[in-house]
Amino acid sequence: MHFQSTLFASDATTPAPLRPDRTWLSSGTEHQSAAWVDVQRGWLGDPDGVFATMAEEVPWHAERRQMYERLVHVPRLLHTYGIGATLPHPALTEAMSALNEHYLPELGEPFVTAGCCFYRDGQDSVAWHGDTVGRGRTHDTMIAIVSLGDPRRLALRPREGVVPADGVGGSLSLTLGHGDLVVMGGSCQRTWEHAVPKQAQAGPRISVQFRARNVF
Ligand SMILES: O=C(O)CCC(=O)C(=O)O
Ligand SMILES: [Fe+2]
Repeated sequence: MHFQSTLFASDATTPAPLRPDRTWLSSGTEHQSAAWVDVQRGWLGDPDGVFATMAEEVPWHAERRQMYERLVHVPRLLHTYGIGATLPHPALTEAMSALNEHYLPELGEPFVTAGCCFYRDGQDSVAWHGDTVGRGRTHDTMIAIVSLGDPRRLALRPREGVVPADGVGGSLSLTLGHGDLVVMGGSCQRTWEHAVPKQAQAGPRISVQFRARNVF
């Protein structure tokens, strides 16, 4: 018994075998490829260790963005690990390799960057958007997100004129918990939008988004 609990200790940095469940958001048409999300709950290895290390060691910074005449605070802290950068915890390095092994045949290229967001409380959020800077604006891609800390809602809705798949009632809401994986794929960034809405009560959450080259 003892050796088993050591073997499967929760601080093991290896993620669970990747067997995500796919939900089709919209089916492909002649003019537009399909969009989907893959979800696997409790996937990341050592989520407690990753959260603690990232909260302490990532060089988080606040950003301000020009919105018309005003400079507004981006309501979350950010840091991006670019191509070739060492990730702050071995469980993230293992996660990226596992994602690459699993998705490479479908994506056709590896995930190479890790964008990180720190939502300090329920007031931190991200507004409706698609990750459409770079190639995501014109090409199918995938964005793999690992969530840590307090659960938050990832909301998804089709852009105007996009018909959702049967059974997807116009929009979708996924509550992302500690160690959960979600992958947005196909035309999702161009044909759907996503958001992490503000909520009355929430503790800290960190999200790590793995992206391919020239996708932001
Ligand atoms: O926090 C998340 O899970 C999503 C973040 C996001 O959509 C982005 O940074 O582009
Ligand atoms: Fe995004």
